[in-house]
Amino acid sequence: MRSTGLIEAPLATVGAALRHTRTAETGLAALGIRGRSLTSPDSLLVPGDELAFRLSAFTLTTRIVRADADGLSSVLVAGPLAQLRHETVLAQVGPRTLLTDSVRWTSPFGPLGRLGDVAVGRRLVLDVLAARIHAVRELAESWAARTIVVGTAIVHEGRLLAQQRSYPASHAGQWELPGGRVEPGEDESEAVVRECREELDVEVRPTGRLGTDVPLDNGMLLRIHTAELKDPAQQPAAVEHREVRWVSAAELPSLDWLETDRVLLHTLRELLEDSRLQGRSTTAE
Ligand SMILES: Nc1nc2c([nH]c(=O)n2[C@H]2C[C@H](O)[C@@H](COP(=O)(O)OP(=O)(O)OP(=O)(O)O)O2)c(=O)[nH]1
Repeated sequence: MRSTGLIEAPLATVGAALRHTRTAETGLAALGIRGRSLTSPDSLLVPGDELAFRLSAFTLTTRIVRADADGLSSVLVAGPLAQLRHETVLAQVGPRTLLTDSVRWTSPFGPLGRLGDVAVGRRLVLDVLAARIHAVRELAESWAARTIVVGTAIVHEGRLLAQQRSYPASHAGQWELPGGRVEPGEDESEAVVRECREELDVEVRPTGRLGTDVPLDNGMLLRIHTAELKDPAQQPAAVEHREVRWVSAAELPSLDWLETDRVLLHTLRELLEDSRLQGRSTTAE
């Protein structure tokens, strides 16, 4: 079963709204369905996170299997169905984002269950998808005008450049990506280049976008770009930070990342794995 909706926000922002636990927890309340994230509340879902949905006596538990820039997928873990797979795919259409939901499920009751699917299940699924798109739209459109903080993923020889904050005291010692606020009159790529020059004393070439946005507590939106060193032999320096380090995929989870960046780790790991598979880095040859 399919359902679509057009949202007035960039793809990365819609991706963040789709991943936000608030969408699952409150989005279906009008239908009498109580959603609950079984992992950290009020944050972005990552693969492996589980959600429980209660409707009268039934509880259905699903697990996120994919949460990246162009969509979210989940599968059934437990509940009154034999199988369930829900896939949401996002596509940028000019300044808007097209969201396409597809849900496939198998009833455990054979032909009788299939009759029930037609009579009750399909109507309910359509209502659920409409309510969810409404919740995603509200959240994404409310974030769309936020100030953007760019984070930069620079990969060289299968390692990602991370930097360790030296201030404020509450975040000193924690790791983040190079970057910062986009200044008035600047576009995001220009901010990437300027921030890398200021923070690392290197020249970079922006190469694209990565993952979903991450809403920050300070009212801004973190958006990740990829970039390559113009001169791969040039060593980035810790100009304002305590330390900069090239980190492998295996080392990623062991660093004490800012809480906001933790929800990006699976995306950063994939970026590193892809760069290794392709046998090349995102640095210039
Ligand atoms: N650069 C960067 N900032 C991040 C990341 N994750 C994250 O939550 N942030 C937050 C920290 C800051 O509140 C904000 C960055 O904005 P900023 O660069 O203007 O602020 P700042 O506190 O680092 O520096 P400043 O204003 O003193 O120059 O985004 C990240 O990976 N990279």
